[in-house]
Amino acid sequence: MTTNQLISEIRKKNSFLCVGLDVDLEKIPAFFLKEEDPIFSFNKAIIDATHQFAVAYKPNTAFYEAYGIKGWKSLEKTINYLNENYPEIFTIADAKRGDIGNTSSRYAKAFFEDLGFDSITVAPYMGKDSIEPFLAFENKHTILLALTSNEGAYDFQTKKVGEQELYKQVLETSKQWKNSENLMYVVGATKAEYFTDIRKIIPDSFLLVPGIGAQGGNLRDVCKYGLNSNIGLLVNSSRGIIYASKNDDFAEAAAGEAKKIQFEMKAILDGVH
Ligand SMILES: O=c1ccn([C@@H]2O[C@H](COP(=O)(O)O)[C@@H](O)[C@H]2O)c(=O)[nH]1
Repeated sequence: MTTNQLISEIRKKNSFLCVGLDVDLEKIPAFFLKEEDPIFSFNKAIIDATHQFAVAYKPNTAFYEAYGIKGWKSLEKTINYLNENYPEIFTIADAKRGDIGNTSSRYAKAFFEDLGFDSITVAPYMGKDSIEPFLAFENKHTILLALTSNEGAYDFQTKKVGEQELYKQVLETSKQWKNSENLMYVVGATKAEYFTDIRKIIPDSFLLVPGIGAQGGNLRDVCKYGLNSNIGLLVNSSRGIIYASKNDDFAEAAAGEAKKIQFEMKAILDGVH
């Protein structure tokens, strides 16, 4: 998917919501456990119930890898279901990969070609040659961890290396890489006070923003400092949506939660445009 297609979908739906598909068999309604592929069946129900309020879905691969080959199959079925039934949806493999170039090229092939995701999250620590194999894919997007939502972000990312904080160096340096128009960045919703500085360095880039809902980040604060003229944000909620109810009404509850966030997004967009 191109960035322009993503922007036009956001405008059409008045939504920049990303639903996180972080499926834990201990948290889904018990009746799914009798199904052949409980994870996929749960995802299918969540996607069907929420797709009109969302523009992106983000399975975090840890939740699939935890179940071995079966989990990987569930991931494959989920991405195929999205691509076949909702091709307008932007898909994110939250896999946080990155290795020497030769190995990164295999990760890129696995997620972009074999599984057919539109994007993947990647750690910047190993530098340019670890990221370029992802950037080489046309109309695919590499989402670099810049300033993460967790407490540990303060251990390294906000520390100064020389004159400048490490996360700022990640932004400044990576935006000069070849095909950097295919780069997006992860910035946590719990770090809203940093968005102004981030936008000074990368005014036009899309930001994937996890951390509203279960982690307590605030959508309005993120939008106040993070929105740009192309909206430029994908705001993720995982547990807050998919586990809105553990009962038979789980899909309606997830839809209700997604709708609530989309409604707030629309109000924010109406206010700024
Ligand atoms: O900085 C980061 C990077 C990634 N994540 C991931 O996003 C979701 C958030 O889930 P919630 O249930 O909405 O808290 C999850 O997959 C994280 O691994 C993040 O939270 N922060």
